[in-house]
Amino acid sequence: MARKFFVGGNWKCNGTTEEVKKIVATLNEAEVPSEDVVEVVVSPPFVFLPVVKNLLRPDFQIAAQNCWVRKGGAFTGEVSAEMLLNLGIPWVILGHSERRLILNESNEFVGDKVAYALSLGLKVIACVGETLEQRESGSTVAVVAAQTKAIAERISNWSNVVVAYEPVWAIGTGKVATPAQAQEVHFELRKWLKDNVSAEVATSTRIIYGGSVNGANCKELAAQPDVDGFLVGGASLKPEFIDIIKSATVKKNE
Ligand SMILES: O=C(CO)COP(=O)(O)O
Repeated sequence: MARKFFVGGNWKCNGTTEEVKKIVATLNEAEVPSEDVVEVVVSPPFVFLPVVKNLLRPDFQIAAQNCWVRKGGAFTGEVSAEMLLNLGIPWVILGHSERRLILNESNEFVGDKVAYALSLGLKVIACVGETLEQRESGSTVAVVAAQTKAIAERISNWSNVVVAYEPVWAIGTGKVATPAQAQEVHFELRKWLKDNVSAEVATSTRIIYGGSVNGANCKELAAQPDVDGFLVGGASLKPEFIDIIKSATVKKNE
């Protein structure tokens, strides 16, 4: 079965209620390819999840940007997977590099989070990616493989997982990976899944790209055979997010 194109919008730590309502209004008015062609998931900060859920068109879905690693309880400042389910939020982004690097989330901790969220029925956008230093030292594939391995060791069912390859050097820098660079790592990740999980999981799991994706560069990236969509940061706050959603048709016309 073909992998359905996936476009996620990671709003990160941005927005006021007014701004969020404006973004949602723009999305709600947009004419985009049907749900059969593209899965669209937007990820507002926790505090805006209810307002976005109330206002967002029903063919778009919502993701939280993180959740606690196990069952909720005495963990001040955390938001549990149970709470996301209670709010009717189907998706969660886990292991974003901003959390791995700034908040010191280890591969094992991210793996535990992915396993716990999946066990409750949440769908997970699991992020992997190398720093500039790691790329320059030639360890890109080893780094993303280790990040993926820590997840693979803890889960047995990949059907609710989307892997987001987000090279750290391309995030928020305007320095997008070239289509060839993205394709190369996506190919290696898929090969890793084939060799270490199964051929079926490798064929069916979506691997999306993130890092300075915008309305101008999305089509060329989308045309790469192993690029199954995007996780968009900055541009997901702007109307050009709609152009990125529309790049799904590049696949359909193949
Ligand atoms: O981190 C990202 C998405 O999760 C990418 O961010 P930018 O699109 O702003 O580079």
